[in-house]
Amino acid sequence: MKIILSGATGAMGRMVADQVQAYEDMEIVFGWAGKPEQGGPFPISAQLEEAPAADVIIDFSNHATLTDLLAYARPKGLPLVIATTGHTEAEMTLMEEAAKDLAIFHSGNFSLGVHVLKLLARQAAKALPDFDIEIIEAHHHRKVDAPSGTAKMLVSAIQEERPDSHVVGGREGHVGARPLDEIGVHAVRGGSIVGEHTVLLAGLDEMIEIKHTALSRAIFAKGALAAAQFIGQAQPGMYNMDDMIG
Ligand SMILES: NC(=O)C1=CN([C@@H]2O[C@H](COP(=O)(O)OP(=O)(O)OC[C@H]3O[C@@H](n4cnc5c(N)ncnc54)[C@H](OP(=O)(O)O)[C@@H]3O)[C@@H](O)[C@H]2O)C=CC1
Ligand SMILES: O=C(O)C1=N[C@H](C(=O)O)C[C@H](O)C1
Repeated sequence: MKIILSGATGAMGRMVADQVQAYEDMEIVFGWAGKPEQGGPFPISAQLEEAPAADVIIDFSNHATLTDLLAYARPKGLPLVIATTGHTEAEMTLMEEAAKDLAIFHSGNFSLGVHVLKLLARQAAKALPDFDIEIIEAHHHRKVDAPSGTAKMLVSAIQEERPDSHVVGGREGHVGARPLDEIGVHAVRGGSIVGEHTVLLAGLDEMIEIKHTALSRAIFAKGALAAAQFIGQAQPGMYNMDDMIG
């Protein structure tokens, strides 16, 4: 499987390039980045059109690359694994539109542990309908989007059980008593934190915290490579971790 790696010079791009070496049947044939670097095991360019024929694109870059990625992949029917977070609503609509004739695997988090955190959060929201729910995410100081893609995924899972709830972030001043239909979402940024997500359920006289801590970016890279194998032969459509793991 030949891979085009979008975001090749970033923290995640480097980790994917490292992890792919463990797979005999996968190789990166081209890297795309705004400011390319020379001397690595595959060519990196700022011109996506220079990429050779490939089987899949893996994207860990910036939401602003989406239009170019779709313009390149769609005419070729080239499956896309989109791990980048922070897409606008308009970009999400573009992605869903492109998925009518392109296989797109999109997830805000490619780790197995976060997938289970999501299932647990939904189950807890159902089992504890009177508990207030808050999500706290923490990431490194380079992260440019907030809240994290994972936090948004957790909100969506909880809203499956609480369809009338809405997100509240950054409380300040006289905000009044907290209604049950809020989901508080809080973004912490600092140092080299790889990624932490806590779902806090607070009831009267008791609370539960369900927490996932990423100890290495390798978990995201391995998950994205597994997703690339999963959608390599898939029919057009939008796929996520539920489709791959169940
Ligand atoms: N779904 C998941 O499991 C995970 C998702 N992520 C997401 O992946 C993304 C990347 O994270 P990370 O590697 O830490 O970020 P970095 O800032 O370290 O790297 C970003 C990469 O994207 C490239 N890039 C940015 N803008 C453009 C552009 N306009 N055109 C071409 N290339 C561009 C950068 O190259 P240059 O600077 O030269 O332009 C760089 O190679 C983020 O959205 C993050 O949230 C991260 C971890 C896990
Ligand atoms: O930017 C990151 O680093 C991460 N981004 C993803 C997100 O926004 O949820 C996943 C992971 O937490 C690391």
